[in-house]
Amino acid sequence: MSILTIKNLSKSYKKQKILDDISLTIDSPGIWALVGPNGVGKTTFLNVLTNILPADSGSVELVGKPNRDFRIFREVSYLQDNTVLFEYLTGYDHLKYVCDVNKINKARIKEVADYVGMTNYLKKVVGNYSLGMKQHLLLAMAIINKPKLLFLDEPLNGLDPSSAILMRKILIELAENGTTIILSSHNLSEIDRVTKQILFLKDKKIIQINTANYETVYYYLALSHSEKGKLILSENGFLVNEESGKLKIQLKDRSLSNVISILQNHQINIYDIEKEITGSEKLYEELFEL
Ligand SMILES: Nc1ncnc2c1ncn2[C@@H]1O[C@H](COP(=O)(O)OP(=O)(O)OP(=O)(O)O)[C@@H](O)[C@H]1O
Repeated sequence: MSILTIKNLSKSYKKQKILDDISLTIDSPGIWALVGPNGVGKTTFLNVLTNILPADSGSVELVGKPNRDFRIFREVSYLQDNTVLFEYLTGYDHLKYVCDVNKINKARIKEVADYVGMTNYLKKVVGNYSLGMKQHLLLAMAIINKPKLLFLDEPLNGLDPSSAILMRKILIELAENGTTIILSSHNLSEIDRVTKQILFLKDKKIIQINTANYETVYYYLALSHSEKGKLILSENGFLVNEESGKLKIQLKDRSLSNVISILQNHQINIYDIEKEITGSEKLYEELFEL
């Protein structure tokens, strides 16, 4: 069974066409990032897929059922922006409501609150929540039903680094346990950390690309003698830049152990090594002609 099947989907606001005859099938668990510039139509796309907005033409099936069938929300979730929350209700009230509507055992409330790290403020009213706390609640509401298919619109908005790390861990864990995730985000480095599968929205169409062929590996090194290290590595043919007091090195056909031994031979100590893999940013630049 396919998890998501889109056939000839189109959507306009009055005369402005946003989605034009899009067809797409996704039939395995994993994370797909939905990427495109501001105003290109990502939220519209997610709203049409979940039938919050009616399509002009075409069809969408989620977990094997037409998206018009409200029962799909027992197996499908959509994390929208925080305007869907009620300021005068508590986090608990919101989660209880989702449980009631979808016939979920209330024992899941405590379980999911612990999982997303919101137990301390579960009983507080949402009006007193920070932006990040609201994101935690939205995530809890979205995963309380253990969805097979999960749509997330900008879930990283307002999250501090530790919450963003937790969000990443949760998404990866869900995908590993069989959930298909469609994640709209502008944060390309965060995307590169969770997936290589990207759905670019461009010119009203979806372009599906695997970023693996566009990957570049960088290492950030904190050294005892940064200037000297930069000079020596450049002389040895490495591409080296300085960023925030660290050396940023791009490795092509040479290994990190090569770099380490060159530095050690010149009595330069390495205090810290951090790895970064980028893929989607390069693709984004090419696709959107930056
Ligand atoms: N209800 C609406 N009525 C008319 N036009 C709308 C409506 N909602 C969105 N639009 C327009 O449709 C286009 C796509 O908007 P949408 O919010 O889907 O883009 P987006 O890619 O999610 O943007 P962002 O990255 O800024 O969140 C924009 O030009 C927007 O102004």
